[in-house]
Amino acid sequence: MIALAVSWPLRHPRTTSTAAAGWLAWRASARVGYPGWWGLVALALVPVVVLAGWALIHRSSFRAHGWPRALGWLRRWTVYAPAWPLWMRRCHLTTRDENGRHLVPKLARVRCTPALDRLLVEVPIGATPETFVDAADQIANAARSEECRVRVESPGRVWIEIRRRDLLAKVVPVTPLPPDRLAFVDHGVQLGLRDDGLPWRVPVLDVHRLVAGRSRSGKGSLLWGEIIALAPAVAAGFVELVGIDPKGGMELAIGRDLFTRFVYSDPETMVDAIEAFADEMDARADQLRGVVRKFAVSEATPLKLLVIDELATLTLYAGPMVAARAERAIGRVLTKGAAVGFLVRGYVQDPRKDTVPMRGLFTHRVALGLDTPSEVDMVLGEGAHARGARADQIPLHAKGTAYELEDGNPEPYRVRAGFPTDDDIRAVAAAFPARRRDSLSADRSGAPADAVAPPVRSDNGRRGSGDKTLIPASLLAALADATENER
Ligand SMILES: Nc1ncnc2c1ncn2[C@@H]1O[C@H](COP(=O)(O)OP(=O)(O)OP(=O)(O)O)[C@@H](O)[C@H]1O
Repeated sequence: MIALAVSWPLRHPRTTSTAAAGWLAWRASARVGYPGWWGLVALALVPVVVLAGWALIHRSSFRAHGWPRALGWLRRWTVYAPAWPLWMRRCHLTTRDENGRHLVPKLARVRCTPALDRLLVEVPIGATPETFVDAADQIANAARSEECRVRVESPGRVWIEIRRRDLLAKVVPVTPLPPDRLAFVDHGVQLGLRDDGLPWRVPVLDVHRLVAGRSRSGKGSLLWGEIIALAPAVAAGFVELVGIDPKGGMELAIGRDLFTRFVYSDPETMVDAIEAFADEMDARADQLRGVVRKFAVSEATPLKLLVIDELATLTLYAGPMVAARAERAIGRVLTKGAAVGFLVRGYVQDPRKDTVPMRGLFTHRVALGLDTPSEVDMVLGEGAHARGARADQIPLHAKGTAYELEDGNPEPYRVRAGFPTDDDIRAVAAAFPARRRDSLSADRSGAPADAVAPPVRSDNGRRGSGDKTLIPASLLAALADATENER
């Protein structure tokens, strides 16, 4: 008992000091003649005044740090603390000590983002983080929330994320063009929004990306989101795009000027282009071997992206000969390409093994709306659905909504891609055409791409410099900021 009386205040310094300050305020105000509770009211107003002052003086830091903590504190004591023991018992998350008493996991911290309540919980001895992962749906139900996910923070501690508001319910606007055309090298590109309100960024270098989603799930917004973000680098010759569009050019033709090579005719020609891409990769490997240890993007050695819309058309439906050649050539790039700057972006409706035999070689995978939990696991890896990637539950109308796994983080994020309109794509393609256009890139009539490319207006006469007058204002925000800074 004595040990508990000594150790409890030490283990709960904030509660102890708040109680001590309250007692002192009550005593002090009683001594000067006021009823004691005036002191308590004054004490309670201190944090309110401090927070209001902070919000007035520095709004951005208050929103980033003050508000999440203040709201977290309030919700902790009004919502979570009173219900916590009951929730833990009903969700079978308590353990028992040697005397058979229930040990309730400790709720260590509550933080609120605009959309989520994040609860840091200490996993009691005898339980495992997986017990909490498995109970995510039960916790969501207890909190009357649509979704709950559990992330392991460190051994013995988990974050329980309970969705309070769905920030992805509305269409997310397309991300403006990056102010620095080489920003993708270090920071990847922003494709949209994560459900915790943070920007959704994906890596560009070093990853081969597979995006799977049922028909009309919004694969196009992921495809174009990355290409639009890379467009200034494409025009400057730092990135080259090879587009393969087995759907007769329906998806990619609208931005064909951005592609160094664009093929959409028969399957053999498309596989020829993929094999040529793999051969070029081998040539670059020969060129760089012994010269550099790590590939760096430059005009002499641009990053090359092979963008294949509807991969299954080549690997499944084009006949065994074409499928075998496509599989071999794509497999070559997937195994060797990242080291020399040759990367693949594959888009599929059906993620089964016979559709995408080389699925496991893609290093970054995104699951848009899919039909079954097993399809989610096929895309994101075994157990992803159980850990919260409920891509099979994405409603048909929530186009562009997806789950992705970050590198090194086994828990998925729900994200929504920004939505570029056809006009956005046309404008970016006209303003940032590829610096190098392959004369082999032919349309159905056999005319070289250069012959059919529309004339490009340019602000300083140089092709590919980026004519801002052609680009919608929504896409220009970041560029305008950068220009201001440069002045
Ligand atoms: N991020 C988004 N936000 C809102 N609406 C979107 C988004 N992406 C696409 N859409 C809408 O969803 C529809 C289908 O999009 P899209 O063509 O990209 O799907 P898809 O998965 O490529 O389909 P398919 O496999 O049939 O080609 C489009 O009409 C578009 O207007």
